[in-house]
Amino acid sequence: MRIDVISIFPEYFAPLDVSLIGKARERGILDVHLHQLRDWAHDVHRTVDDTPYGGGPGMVMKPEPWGEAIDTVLAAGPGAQPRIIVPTPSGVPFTQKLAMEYAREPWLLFTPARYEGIDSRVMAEYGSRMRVDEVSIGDYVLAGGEVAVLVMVEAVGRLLPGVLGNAHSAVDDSFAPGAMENLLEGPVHTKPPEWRGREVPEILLSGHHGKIARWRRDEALRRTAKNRPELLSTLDPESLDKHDRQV
Ligand SMILES: Nc1ncccc1[N+](=O)[O-]
Repeated sequence: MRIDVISIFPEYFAPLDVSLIGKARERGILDVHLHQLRDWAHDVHRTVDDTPYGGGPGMVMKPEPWGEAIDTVLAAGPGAQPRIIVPTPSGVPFTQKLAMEYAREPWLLFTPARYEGIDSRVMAEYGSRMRVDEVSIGDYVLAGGEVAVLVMVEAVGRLLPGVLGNAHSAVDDSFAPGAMENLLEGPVHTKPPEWRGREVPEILLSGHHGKIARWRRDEALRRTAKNRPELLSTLDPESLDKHDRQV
């Protein structure tokens, strides 16, 4: 997968050199290209923003630098069209389902904005010839979209084949489709079996996989009921056996 990011703070993406994503890049699973938007702002101050038409607070990012930057990336890209992803609090919610959809794409172009956002004509222009998604990582306001890009690249990158050491850990994720869909993961334990007087639940040491799976699902249901009760209502009643209903 190729990922391009255009930003006035490309240094924000240093974390993409480390850990899981860094290794995926070294192994050629992920090909990340960073671009400094100001390289396409030709005035002496390399201006990328201006006051909003119609008045109002803050500044809006100018269309010209974005248009030239995106055109350059499109021309240098692997051909075909990228999926453009615009991080914004006004976007659709970023979910595990959307991460999985993006993980199947050959090329993603992220356009994180600062200030009040990008002149809306830019995405209207590209939206007429390729997929442009406005996506939000949460109902709060960040100073810019760069952090949201880091979140999305990590959520998508870890799903790419070969990135996660143990392929199963993505399948068992909270929100992963299947048995865990819309359920939060329950508690986890490792050695030692007793720590400060607290013992690991006996069932986990029993080696009885059926009972362990049952216990884990019960704990997932309990945690979901406690932290995200609204998700329980999304569970398909058919998927809840009579034991579940007692939890
Ligand atoms: N929440 C956000 N705030 C600012 C920019 C982008 C954002 N987001 O969720 O993608």
